[in-house]
Amino acid sequence: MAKFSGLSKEEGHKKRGKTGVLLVNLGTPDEATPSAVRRYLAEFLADPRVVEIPKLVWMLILHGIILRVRPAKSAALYQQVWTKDGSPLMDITKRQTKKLVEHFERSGEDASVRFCMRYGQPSVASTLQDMHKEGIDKLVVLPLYPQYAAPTTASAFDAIAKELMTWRYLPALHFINTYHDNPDFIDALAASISKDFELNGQPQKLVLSYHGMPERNLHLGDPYYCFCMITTRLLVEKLALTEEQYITTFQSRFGKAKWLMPYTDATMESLPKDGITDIAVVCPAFSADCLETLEEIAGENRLIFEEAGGKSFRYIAALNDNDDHIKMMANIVKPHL
Ligand SMILES: C=CC1=C(C)c2cc3[nH]c(cc4nc(cc5[nH]c(cc1n2)c(C)c5CCC(=O)O)C(CCC(=O)O)=C4C)c(C)c3C=C
Ligand SMILES: [Fe+2]
Ligand SMILES: [Fe+2]
Repeated sequence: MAKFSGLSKEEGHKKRGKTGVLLVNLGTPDEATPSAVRRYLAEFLADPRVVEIPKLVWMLILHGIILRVRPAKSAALYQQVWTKDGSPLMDITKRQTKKLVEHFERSGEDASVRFCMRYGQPSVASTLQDMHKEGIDKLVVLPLYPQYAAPTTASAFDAIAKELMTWRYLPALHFINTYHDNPDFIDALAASISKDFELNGQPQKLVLSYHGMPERNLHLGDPYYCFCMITTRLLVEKLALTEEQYITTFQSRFGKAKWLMPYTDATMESLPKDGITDIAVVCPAFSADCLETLEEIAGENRLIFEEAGGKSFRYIAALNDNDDHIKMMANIVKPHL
């Protein structure tokens, strides 16, 4: 058997000349059950990009404690957001892909667009193998994480590199590593926030809640925190908000270490005490609504805020399959086709 995979001489020569566009998101359990969540978390949390502590120690904690306790708790949370179409993250990513395909068909762009998930299905490896069979010789990868972070963006790259290491004929590769300051991204987010303000009135404060990360990663050189701050600055400039009218926070803390601050949940408790009882929350690190936005923000954090005396809490949806989000994706990818 050959060491590296490739098309036959006839097939390969005939089919080449195609460009592939690959959207990558995080992944989600196949079902909202403890066993499916366990499978998902076992793959996700074993990734050294996600948890950076010595492997042996971490494997003992992960398999000895976390994977025994967390799957049942997380599955109960997933059940709260699960729809007839399954996990919101999966459903929305499928819709985004379909719309991007249609967008390229309309604009006459000849590209084969697919999506894959870093953890779970459809896997990075199987999706790339399908593209390989199609004969792509150019590959544009768009990880759907607006702000570069090693646990997300670099991890997607690792999985792509691992698969490509088995190919004989490598495609030209363009990997989009961040779009936190892309004008189309900022415009799309600002439009969605403005629409909420026009419909429901301007809240006392806009909370921009980003997914968190251990603070240590920032000190080790991960630019994620700075990129989140840049997204916030560009957005609030566009919305003409004063410093009192917004706050940046970090959610989804995992484990005991110090994560990026201020924490979203602690902020929800303190805002009403400071007289802020009317807020809107937006999550600019999420390209699609998922457990972390629908349950943690629109569910859990809403409750924390209301129990602390908050009167009005609005969650502003992620950009999901909004037309201007799809146009943004197309514009990011187009120069590389
Ligand atoms: C353990 C450390 C984690 C780091 C670091 C981390 C970074 C990070 N994550 C996202 C986006 C998503 N995370 C999601 C879920 C999720 N994240 C972690 C842990 C870390 N994330 C866990 C354990 C989970 C699973 C849910 C749970 O059991 O609590 C999701 C949603 C997935 C879904 O199915 O809906 C997204 C999206 C970013 C952008 C990020 C960047 C620093
Ligand atoms: Fe996460
Ligand atoms: Fe969470």
